[in-house]
This record gives sequence, C-alpha cells and structure tokens, in this order.
Amino acid sequence: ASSDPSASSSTDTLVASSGEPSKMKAWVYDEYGDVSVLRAEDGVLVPQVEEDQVLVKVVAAALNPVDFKRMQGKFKATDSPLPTIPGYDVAGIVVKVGSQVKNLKEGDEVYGDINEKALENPKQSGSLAEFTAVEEKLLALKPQKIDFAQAAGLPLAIETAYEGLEKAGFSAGKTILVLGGAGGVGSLVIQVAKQVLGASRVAATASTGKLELLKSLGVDLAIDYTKENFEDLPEKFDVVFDTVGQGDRAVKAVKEGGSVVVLTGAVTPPGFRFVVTSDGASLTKLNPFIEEGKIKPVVDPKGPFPFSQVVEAFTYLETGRATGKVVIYPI
Ligand SMILES: NC(=O)C1=CN([C@@H]2O[C@H](COP(=O)(O)OP(=O)(O)OC[C@H]3O[C@@H](n4cnc5c(N)ncnc54)[C@H](OP(=O)(O)O)[C@@H]3O)[C@@H](O)[C@H]2O)C=CC1
Ligand SMILES: CC[C@H]1OC(C)=C(O)C1=O
Repeated sequence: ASSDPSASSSTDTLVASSGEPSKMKAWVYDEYGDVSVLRAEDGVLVPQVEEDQVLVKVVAAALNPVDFKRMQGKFKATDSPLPTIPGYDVAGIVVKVGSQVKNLKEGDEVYGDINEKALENPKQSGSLAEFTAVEEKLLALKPQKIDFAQAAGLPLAIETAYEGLEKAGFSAGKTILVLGGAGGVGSLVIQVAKQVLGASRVAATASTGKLELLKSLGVDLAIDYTKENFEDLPEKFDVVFDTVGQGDRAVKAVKEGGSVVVLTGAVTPPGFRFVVTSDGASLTKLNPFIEEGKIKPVVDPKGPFPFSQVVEAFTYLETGRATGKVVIYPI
C-alpha cells in the first residue's frame, strides 16, 4: 500500500471491478491547437495492458514542453492517432502487470517517461489520467527519499540531461556551461554534471531572480543573461549544453574540440541535437544519487497544480518562465 493517501481511491475501484474494463478521468484533445483544445473527461476507458506493460495508478504527472508542442501539431507526422491523452512523465503505483513483466509487481511505487521515443508514435493514452499503461523497461522504482510529486518531475528531464551529457562525452574534471540553468532540464544538467559526472566547474545562465537558485544547485559561475552575454566572457568550456535554443551563440563559448549539445532550435556545427530516449535503467542508475540527496528535484513553487488545473499548468509552462518542473498533483 502506498504512503500517499491520494493513491488509494481509484485503485480500489479498479480492483473491485473484478477486472472489467473500468472508466477513468483524463485530459483529452481531439484536434491539434492551443490549450483550448484540452477537455476534462470522466468516462475514458482505462488503457489495456500489453504483455510487457504494467498498469500504473497515476499519483502525480508532470508537463514538458514536448506536450504542448505535440498538442500544437508540431510532430503530427510521427504522432499516434488522435484523440490524445497527453503526458509523458508519471509517478504512481503498479495495479496490474502483463504476462511478460519480470521485475515489477502490484503495489510497486514507480516513475518514468512513458514514451520510449519522444516524437515517434508517443502513446495515445498518456499520464494526464487516472491510469496509464507503460512498458516495464521505461520505469524505475521510485526513490524513497522523494515523494510522488517530486518523482513525477524527473524522468524526461533527467534522462535528457544524462543522455545529452553522455553524447557530449562529458567526464570528470571537465567544465560545462548550461544555457537555461533554471529550467526543467537545465536544473538537472547542472546537478548530474556536478554530482554524478564530477564536473570541475559548472557555469549557467538565468535571469536575475534565479541566480541564487543556480548557486544552490551547485553552479560555480551564475551568469545573468539580462546583464551580460555568455559568449563575450573570456572563459570557454569543454561542453556547452543549450536548453534554450541559442545554438548559434553556444558554439562561441566552447573550447576548441569541445561539444555543444542543442535541445531545440537551429544547430550550428560543431553543435548536435538529439531527441531523448526514455529508459528505466537510466533512472535506476541515478536513484542512489537521489536517495543520498545529491540530486534534488526542483518543483516550480507555483505548483503542484491539481488535476482540475491542467490548463492553467500548461499556460504557465508555455510562458517559458517555469523554475524546475510543472507538476500535476494530486490527480
Ligand atoms: N531534444 C529533446 O529530447 C528535448 C528537448 N527539450 C526542449 O528543451 C527546451 C527546454 O526544456 P525545459 O527545460 O523543459 O523547459 P522549461 O520550460 O523548463 O524552461 C524554462 C526555463 O528556461 C529559462 N530560460 C528561458 N529563456 C532563457 C534564456 N534566454 N537564457 C537562459 N534561461 C532561459 C527560464 O529562466 P528565466 O525565467 O530566468 O529566463 C526558465 O527557468 C524546450 O524547448 C524543450 O522543448 C526538452 C527535453 C528534451
Ligand atoms: C526536436 C526536439 C523536441 O523533442 C522534445 C522532447 C522536445 O521537447 C522538443 O522540442
């Protein structure tokens, strides 16, 4: 049984229904557009569980910019069919397991990004719902140290941070500049680079009011982008990790032979862009650092937003001013 009181109610409904497909609350859109296409439904079918999947009772979810970009139709060429229940990040409790599931059981507290390839056929039935079906390999056990709301905000962002740093060949003793250090991904790039990969020096950019946050995350040089241009500083870095879409400027701040990771926008050589792959094993590898408090989830203090306020949560995320993660809790 979970320690979170909000995790019990609908689980009972599902178990009590003697396995008959049961209905659930979910946020749905039938057409592409802005947040006005979103609507709350309470009669949505609980997703079926494939052999390699588990059914998760969603305790908390988190939003990512890919959710609103997908909703706007930016990735329609490779999207799953409409209607869509959005949401990539989930934290919750396993209530059903498929016949091929090996390492998870009913009652396990889990977290993960439910879409292995963020832009290729993401699931029609996402995490902004009472239940979601996820492949076991995309999930990890939730660390005891953090609650469901904190856990929900980690998967896609921390997997992006970790994968980008790996692709950049980041290693102990290297220096890094993070463009967008206060954001969902940037706040985790800082911590993974410093605490997991042994960065010798971390610099990051943010606006004036977020510089103290950067320092609290372990940044050695907090750059106020409203006052100076990072590329004009004499210091150059082994890796520049751009989360803001400043790839053209990022290449001016990297050392000769260094790497520039670009998450969005145009890519200028030697920069490279990639799209995150969800992987439960990566979360499992990072769990000890979370349990030891070396990696701290950053949940935007305007949240968590309750399930009824998903539209407000999206509207806030789309301002581009979120600090850390926009979390949806309770569901
Ligand atoms: N390729 C991939 O696989 C992935 C791509 N992405 C993309 O990466 C981008 C970042 O994602 P995410 O971190 O979730 O976004 P967020 O919405 O969390 O980013 C918001 C943050 O960005 C900061 N910011 C905005 N403009 C600037 C600027 N000019 N300089 C420095 N900081 C700035 C804001 O700080 P302030 O208020 O101080 O400006 C704010 O804290 C998005 O475009 C997303 O789509 C994300 C994940 C995976
Ligand atoms: C092309 C980058 C795209 O992929 C993800 C996951 C985003 O957030 C994007 O903008």
